[in-house]
Amino acid sequence: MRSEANKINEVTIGKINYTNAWPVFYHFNPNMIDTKIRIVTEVPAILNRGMLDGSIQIGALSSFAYGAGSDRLILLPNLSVSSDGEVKSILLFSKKPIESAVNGVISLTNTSATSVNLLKIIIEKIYGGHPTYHVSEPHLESMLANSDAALLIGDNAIRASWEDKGYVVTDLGEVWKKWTGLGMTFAVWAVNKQFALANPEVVGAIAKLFELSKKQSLDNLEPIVEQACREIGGDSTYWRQYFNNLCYDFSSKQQKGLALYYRYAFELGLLPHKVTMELWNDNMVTQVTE
Ligand SMILES: C=C(O[C@@H]1C=C(C(=O)O)C=C[C@H]1O)C(=O)O
Repeated sequence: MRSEANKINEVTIGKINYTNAWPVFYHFNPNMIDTKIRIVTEVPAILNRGMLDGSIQIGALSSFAYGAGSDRLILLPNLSVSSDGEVKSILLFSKKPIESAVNGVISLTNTSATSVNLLKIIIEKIYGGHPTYHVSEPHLESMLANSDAALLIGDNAIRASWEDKGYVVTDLGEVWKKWTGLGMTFAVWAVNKQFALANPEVVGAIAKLFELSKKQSLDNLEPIVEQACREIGGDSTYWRQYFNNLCYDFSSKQQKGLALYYRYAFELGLLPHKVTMELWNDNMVTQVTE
C-alpha cells in the first residue's frame, strides 16, 4: 500500500554517537542516493525518542526501543550491534560484588534503553533482587557517590574500564551468555513503517548503503581503529579487539537472543506487550519466527 501523502523530500537518519556503531556508519555516504538526507548524531536514548515519535525516519536505536515501538517500526536486515558473550562496553561498576548491590541502590545511565532493562532482567531473574534505581548522567564517580553500583554503556563505559579504581566490573553481555547460552543484541537499525511503505525505493537504497559501509569497515578496520585511538584514547590493540568482538549481523542467531530478551522484558512488565519482529527484505516485510 503506497501513500503519496507520506512521501517526503528529506529523510532524517539517526546515528548512534558511540564507537560501537561506527562500522555501520563510517563509510555511509548519503550522496550516493538522490534523496536529501539529514543525519542526527546522538546517544541511543535520544534517537529512541526520535524513532518512536516519527521525527527520525530511519537509523540505529536501542533494541529495547524497537520492541516498545514494534507496531510503528520495521527492522532493516542484517544490521545490529550484538555480542556473543562479553561486550566490553556495557558494564556495571559496583563497590562490592554484585550480590551486595541487588537489593541496594543502582544508578543507571540516562543514555541507554536496552542495557538498563537487561540489567533489570538479570537482577530480578538471576538474583531475585529488587533494588532502587536512579537514572543519572553517565559520570561514574557522581553516580557511585550515592549508590552501590552504576551502569554505564558505550564510550563512557570503555573510558571508565581503563581506570582501575578498585570497583568490581560486571559485563552484562557475559552474564547474559552464561545464563541463557545466547548472544545479545543491543542496537538494531529500523525504519518508520508508514515511511517505508510510502518510500520503499529510498528505504532499500539506504539499507544497501548501511550494508556496504559495514562490509567496507569490517574488510579493513584500521581507519576506524585509528579514529577511535585519536578521539577516545586507548591503543590500536584494544580497539581491534573491541570491534572484532562485536557482531554487526542480525541473523537467526542474534534474533534468537533478542527474542528471549523481549520475552523476559514482557514477563517482568518492562514492555507492555509481546514483540513480533518484522524485517524489511527486498522491499517486503517478513515476520521473524522463533
Ligand atoms: C554495545 C553497546 O550497545 C549500545 C547499547 C544501547 C542501549 O543500552 O540502549 C543502545 C545502542 C547500542 O549501541 C554499547 O553501548 O556499549
